[in-house]
Order: sequence, then structure tokens, then C-alpha cells
Amino acid sequence: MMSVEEAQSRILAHVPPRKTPELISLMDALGRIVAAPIACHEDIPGFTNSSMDGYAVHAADLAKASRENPVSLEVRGVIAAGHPLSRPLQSGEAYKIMTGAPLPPGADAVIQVEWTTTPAPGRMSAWAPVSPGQNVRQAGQDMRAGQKILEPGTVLSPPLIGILASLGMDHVPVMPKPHVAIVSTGDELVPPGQPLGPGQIRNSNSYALAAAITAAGGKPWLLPPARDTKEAIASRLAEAQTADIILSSGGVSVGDFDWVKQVLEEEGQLELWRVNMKPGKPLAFGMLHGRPFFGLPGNPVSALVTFELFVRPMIRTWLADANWRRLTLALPLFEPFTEIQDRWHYVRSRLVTEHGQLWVHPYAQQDSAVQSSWIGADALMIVPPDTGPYKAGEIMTVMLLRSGF
Ligand SMILES: Nc1nc2c(c(=O)[nH]1)N[C@H]1C(S)=C(S)[C@@H](COP(=O)(O)OP(=O)(O)OC[C@H]3O[C@@H](n4cnc5c(N)ncnc54)[C@H](O)[C@@H]3O)O[C@H]1N2
Ligand code: MOO
Repeated sequence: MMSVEEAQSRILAHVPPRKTPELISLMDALGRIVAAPIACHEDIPGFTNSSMDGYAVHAADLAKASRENPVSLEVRGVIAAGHPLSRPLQSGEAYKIMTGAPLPPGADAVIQVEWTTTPAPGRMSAWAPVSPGQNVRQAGQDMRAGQKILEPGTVLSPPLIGILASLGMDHVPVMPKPHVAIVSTGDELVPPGQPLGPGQIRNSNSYALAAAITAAGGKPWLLPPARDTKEAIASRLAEAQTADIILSSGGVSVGDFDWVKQVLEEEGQLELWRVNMKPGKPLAFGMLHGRPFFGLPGNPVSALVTFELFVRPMIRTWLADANWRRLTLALPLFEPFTEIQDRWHYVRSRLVTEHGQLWVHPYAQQDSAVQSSWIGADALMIVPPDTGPYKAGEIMTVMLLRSGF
């Protein structure tokens, strides 16, 4: 059976060609991926300003100030943020100044208001010295005109969106979202919100996969489920051909009504079937109607784990995210873990902090149809075949499932 790594690299050889970047509002940019280099066209900050509420001064005037011998200066006025002053500061003078307000010409330091008193109207008295540059933010100290700021492939997080706004950009070029079609298969499927008949189950995969597509940066397109006939599946998958990537769930194993692989072989090209992993063994992948096609297994956990290991990497690679790989940690086992046979196991697990240490806590129930052990799961613990039993404290490989911005 093919290894996960080989399947991943074969699949990633079929990433569709990139689309033309789209320009979107900053308000819609969270989590999107920058599609062109972003440079700074002006100094940030654009002018030298105060980092404290206090008095703009010549540092030299206060060189000898102390508690015993405070230095008194004439206060020429007040400078608020947004109100630059053109009159230069003379020796012996101070301007009261607010945080973020432009320094008056000639001033080279700000003494914070707590280190001063007001002995008389129009005067201030400083009881401590300041050094040149103290409490002053220099023009361009954060970003300089002409400097490259963001590379293509950067994921836009709240701080980076703040940077774009500071650069004056209200729109940003990003990679368009791939459209990912979902076709669940199965006579037994009923949509949520409707009563179940005998032998029926709710179609949960379509919804879980739609959410997984959104989380991965794609745009989900939910088609109605296909009945378990070859014709129904072929025709529903043909409807999906305007998508960039096509997913199906179910019907990909060796049952009498598992038609997906056959449809792929007849209407497209099967690239691989069956991967050495649990859950998710019967994954099928190939090209259908000129699109990458994933036949995901029907068991709900198998569908999501194969999405995580194969579909998400394709979406992220397509989006040019250079850091698409999940963070993988080496963590000690919180409690003993069972022996593993045959395939590589991807074990739903929780991370716990105890005694100042992070531990991996695999859930006991790992059946591919048990959805409840996703609740609270942060990670998949990756366990090689024919190993174990494992003792508490043994170091395991753990793939984090969280993707923060
Ligand atoms: N003889 C063998 N039987 C099975 C094998 C095998 O190697 N030999 N593999 C097992 C493995 S592993 C998996 S995984 C499943 C995958 O089978 P299919 O992809 O063909 O999926 P179905 O049989 O259609 O469904 C499996 C299971 O999942 C439920 N299901 C299907 N679609 C949905 C949906 N949209 N939402 C919620 N649940 C869904 C379905 O009712 C079944 O219970 O095959 C094993 N069998
Ligand atoms: O691989 Mo299946 O996905 O074990 O249930």
C-alpha cells in the first residue's frame, strides 16, 4: 500500500495552475494570502513624534535637573496629536506635548509629565534629566520608504492587516479562493433538519467538509448527495466540473455499491487508491473532467483525516502558502497507549499541560465512525505500524490541528 508521504507528493504534483490575483478590501482580508510583494512607499511613522505625554525639550536644557535642583522652562504652548507646529523650539523653552503628537522643530527629547511640576502658569519644572532621543519615535523607525514589507505567500493576520492599513492600503492583492465541490454519496443520507427514516443517517460529511474547505482557505460548493448508482454518481460529478477541485465522500471502498473509483477510472484517470493509514485507507485520487478529484472515504473521521492530509495541502499549495505544513511536535504520552498493528495511525488527541509540561493525551475511542472523539481534539498523534504498546512518558509525534492567524 502507498505511504502517506508518497500519496501526498503524487497529489501535490496535480495542483492546478494559479489564478490571477484579486484585489479585496482589508475588511475581508483576514486569513487570505498575499499575492504580490508589498512595499512601503513612505516612512512609518511619517514624522518624528512623542511616545509619552509630557514636554518636548532640548535635552541639553535639562542635563543638570535633579530633585534637589529642578530646572524650570517656559511653556510656549500645547501640541496635540494631529497638530504639527512649525515654530522651532528655542533653548529655555518647552512645549507640552501629547503621545503621538509631532515634535516641534529643534526639540530632541520629551520628558514625561510625571517627572515635572507646574510651579506657575506658563512654566514647568523638571526634576530629572532626559537624554537626546528619549521618549521620541523617529520618523521611519518602524518601516522605511522603499522597504519590502510582505512577500507573496504571507497569510494575513490581524497585525499584518494593521500594517497594510498603516501603509495606506485599503485593498490588498490576494490569491483567489479555489472553488471546491463536495458530492456526498449514499442512499442512506438525509440532510440535517429532516427526520430520519429506517436505516437512514444524517449527511454530516458534506457539512464538515464544507467547513474544512473554508478553514483551509477555499470556497465550498455543496452539491446534493448522489444515490449509490454508478450513473447517479457520474452525473453528479459531471455537474461539479466547473469547480477547481472536486471531492466526493463515500463509495470508495470494496462494497457492492462503491462506484466512485470505477467512475474515476472510466471518466478520468485514477492516480492512486488506498493509502497506508488509519483512518482513511480507501482514499482515491485522480483527475476528473480536468480537475483534481479526491474520492474521500465515507466514514466521517476518515473523510476529515484524509481531507487534512491530502486536500488541505493541495488547497494551501494552490494558494502559495509556503508554510502549509502543520506544526509537528515531539510530546510525551500522558498515559499508556495501546499496541498498533498494520497501517500508520492518526490518533485524535488532546494536548494537556501538567507539571509545567505539554503532554499528548490520545482519546480511547478511535473508530473511524466515532465523531465524538473530535470534541476537544487539538491534534493527531502519528503512530507507526506494528509498534507499541507504549508507556506513559514515551515521546510521540504529534501534528497540531490548530491554525491560528
Ligand atoms: N471489506 C472491506 N470493507 C471495508 C474496507 C475494506 O478495506 N474492506 N475499508 C473500510 C474502511 S477503512 C473505510 S474508511 C470504509 C470506507 O468506505 P466507503 O468510502 O466506501 O464509504 P461508505 O461505505 O459509503 O460509507 C462508510 C460509512 O460512512 C457513512 N457515511 C457515508 N457518507 C456519509 C456522509 N456523507 N455523512 C455521514 N456518514 C456517511 C456510511 O453510512 C457508512 O457507515 O469502508 C470500510 N469497509
Ligand atoms: O481507514 Mo478506514 O478510514 O479505517 O475506517
